[in-house]
Amino acid sequence: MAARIGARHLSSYIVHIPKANIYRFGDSDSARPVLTGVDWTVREGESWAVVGSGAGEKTALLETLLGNTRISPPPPAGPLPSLSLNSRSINEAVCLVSFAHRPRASGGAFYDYTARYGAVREEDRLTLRQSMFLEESGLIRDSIKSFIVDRSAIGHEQEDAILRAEKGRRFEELVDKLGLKDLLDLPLVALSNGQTRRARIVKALLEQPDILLLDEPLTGLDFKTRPTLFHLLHSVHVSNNPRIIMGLRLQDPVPEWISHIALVQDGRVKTGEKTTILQELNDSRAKESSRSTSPVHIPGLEAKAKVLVDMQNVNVRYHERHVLKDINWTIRSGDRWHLQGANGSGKTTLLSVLTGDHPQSYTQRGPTSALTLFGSARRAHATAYLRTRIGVVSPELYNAWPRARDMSVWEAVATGFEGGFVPLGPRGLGTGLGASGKLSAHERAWREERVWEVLRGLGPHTWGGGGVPTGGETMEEFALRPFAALPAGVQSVVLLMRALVGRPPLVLLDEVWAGMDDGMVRAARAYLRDGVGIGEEQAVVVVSHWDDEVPWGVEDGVKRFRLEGCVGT
Ligand SMILES: Nc1ncnc2c1ncn2[C@@H]1O[C@H](COP(=O)(O)OP(=O)(O)OP(=O)(O)O)[C@@H](O)[C@H]1O
Repeated sequence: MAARIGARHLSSYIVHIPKANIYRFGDSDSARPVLTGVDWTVREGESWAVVGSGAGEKTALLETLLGNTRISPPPPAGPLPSLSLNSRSINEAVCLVSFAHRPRASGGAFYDYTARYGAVREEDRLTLRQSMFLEESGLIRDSIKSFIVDRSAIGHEQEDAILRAEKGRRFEELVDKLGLKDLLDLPLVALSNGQTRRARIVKALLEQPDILLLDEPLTGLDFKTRPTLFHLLHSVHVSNNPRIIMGLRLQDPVPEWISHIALVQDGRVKTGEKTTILQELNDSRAKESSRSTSPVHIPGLEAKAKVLVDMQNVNVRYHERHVLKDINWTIRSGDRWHLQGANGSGKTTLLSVLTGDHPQSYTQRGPTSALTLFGSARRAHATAYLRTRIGVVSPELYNAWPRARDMSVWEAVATGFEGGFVPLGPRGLGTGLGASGKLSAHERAWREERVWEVLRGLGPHTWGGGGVPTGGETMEEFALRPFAALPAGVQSVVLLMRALVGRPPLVLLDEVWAGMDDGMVRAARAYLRDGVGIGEEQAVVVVSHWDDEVPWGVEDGVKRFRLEGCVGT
């Protein structure tokens, strides 16, 4: 009798992991668990967010619900007792969509992410509608079938008509709510980061899992879209269509409708009602802020500063889509800029114009328009030269990075001197792009020392342990680690080192913190602010939808450049 009551009780739990440790598969109970002493129960009617400081730890808890980790001791009815799979696999019933970085299926080889700026190639012609919401998609049809309770009562034709209508209705509703309607017939490659992320959310909802795990859904979303997204997620959650469990970073706003939080910090999970957990979090933040950094002085070089970039009436158009209209912007050495604008307003496009990756960077000339880079018209520079003058971190670069090759951390960092994507020359320090095509001994020695400098400034010993298994390795050992095998956050730090290593006059930091855990973010912010990572003569442009992600605040003298977006005019 007691066992029957126990079983009935369990089946009303959505998640049930009573007092267990969570390990990576293959690790024994004597190994260090990823998460210790997890005691987490989600009951019917509750709305949960998993909030975490370390991207790896938070994601590990979400991955546990997918069966991708080992729980010890295993929960009697699995971590999701009420889940009835019927003929579905766990991956159909539970779907995890992660937004820390936008994945691309490139098989690990480098792909040319600048392709979206030019004429769209035949293989990239697939539109958003075709690629994600294909009319004939069996996946969608099957998932909608699961809605209809008594299918035997209606004939097949009638059933198909109802399914089509229902599918169409839901599709229309979702694309409309998330502002994708006007983009459906654009080639997929043309979509901005935020647009692509919204499309991934719609696709996941259309697949009708029982539980949808959304990890960091706010990453890359502009602030206007956040309430719309939260509202949409709430409405699908309360109708169990599907249930949502959200992964959030510590700094993300927690939606009002969330009732409970699982706080993942330093290998432990604290669960409870939202108000209690947030109160504890605020108390610990208050302690932290008393130790917060004091304002830094951004060099007031205005008068004597060199003009690095000068844009006069810059325009970018794709047929009738007018993405950048009459942009005027001057970037001087010593400047710290925060580039702002809604999803699709043209931030990435603007940066691609000033890196010279955009073909329309050549066409900015005429009676009133001009693009001057480092003192000369854009067309006077080879793009390869511009890569040595501009250090870049961006989601596009992160995703396109060649991971199939056996490239070490050292080699990945050193590619930054010449802005390439494969190691060249002895020790990967480059070949020199001068007429001789050779590096002088002096230059080689400087480059070698610079790689060590950025490793010293931003290496694992600076992250405060932050959940990354570095095993106390030396800097030399870290430098030899294969880049592709590093956790996502560590790869982000290494690509930041790459952008800084050559001390380029201009540094572009687009979504620079994506995937990094708290310790890494703190270390990188300090390094950028303290005058070591970025020199007085260097200019920096930071792209972010969050003011507090910019290492420099208004009190430091950061300037803002806001794009309003003018597509379709
Ligand atoms: N090849 C193309 N054809 C048509 N439109 C395009 C093309 N490439 C980009 N666009 C459009 O240009 C606009 C600007 O895109 P961009 O990636 O610069 O935006 P963004 O401000 O960086 O957005 P996000 O904040 O989402 O990253 C978008 O609306 C996008 O759909």
